[in-house]
Amino acid sequence: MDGRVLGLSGVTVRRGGATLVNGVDWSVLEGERWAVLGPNGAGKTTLLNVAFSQLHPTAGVVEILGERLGQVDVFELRPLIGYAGASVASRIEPGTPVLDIVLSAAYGYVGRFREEYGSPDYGRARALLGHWGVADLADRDFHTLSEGERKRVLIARALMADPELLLLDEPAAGLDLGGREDLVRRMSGLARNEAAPALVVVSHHVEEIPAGFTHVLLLRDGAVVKAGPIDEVLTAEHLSETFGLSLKVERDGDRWNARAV
Ligand SMILES: Nc1ncnc2c1ncn2[C@@H]1O[C@H](COP(=O)(O)OP(=O)(O)OP(=O)(O)O)[C@@H](O)[C@H]1O
Repeated sequence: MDGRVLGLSGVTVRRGGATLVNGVDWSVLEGERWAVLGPNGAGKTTLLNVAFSQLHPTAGVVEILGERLGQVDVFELRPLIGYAGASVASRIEPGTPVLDIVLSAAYGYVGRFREEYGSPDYGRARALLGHWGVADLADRDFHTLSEGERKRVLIARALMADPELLLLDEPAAGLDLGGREDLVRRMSGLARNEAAPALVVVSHHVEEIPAGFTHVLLLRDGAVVKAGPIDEVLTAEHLSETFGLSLKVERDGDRWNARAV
């Protein structure tokens, strides 16, 4: 695998006459922590769905954990990839307890399951819920949780199978300021943990990039504006081009902020 967990080469996704992702080249190596930023409709979720082997590109080559998409059984590949996003939440049946959602992750189901889980599985699921600050919600119906609580449960679920690649789609969207800062701090802990998988986090805001993140990919109209080490990529020039307005970008310690000028 050469230390490369994700490799995209000339990846294009077309649907219904529209080009959602356009000629993307991108590599993610073990230990890297990537933020993918871009405006609404830039193609971020589409790109993440390709990385999760959920979506096959119209053109180009995708390698995930050393396996080439199109030549691998995606049902064997997916449990090695942790994914948290709105598409997971929307597949959860009403009445499903939080603990079941986390437990079932290793088997590619969402919630209801046929497997008999062992006590190590229960221990790990509860420990992960605790780590993300939602241990007391284990028996609650997922659909009764607040947005912030749901996000944490889905991240715990994504980590359950001890993945080699973790993909989080807008984990801080819809959270209040306290919730966002708490989540960003926990993600920072993950970013700085050498044993943690390679991370890719999709966001609209540079303020949501956790400390410890190493790389940024900027996307606009399905194409990469710039991708690489965070200090080289997160400049006013590149961010202004990405969002189509004149922006000032500041670094404050390990965090970033941007505003229009
Ligand atoms: N099946 C489809 N057919 C046609 N267009 C689609 C389809 N799916 C998505 N799109 C369009 O592709 C573009 C990219 O969508 P995508 O969800 O990947 O963007 P995004 O960067 O994640 O956006 P957001 O930040 O708003 O979540 C959007 O304009 C969307 O309307």
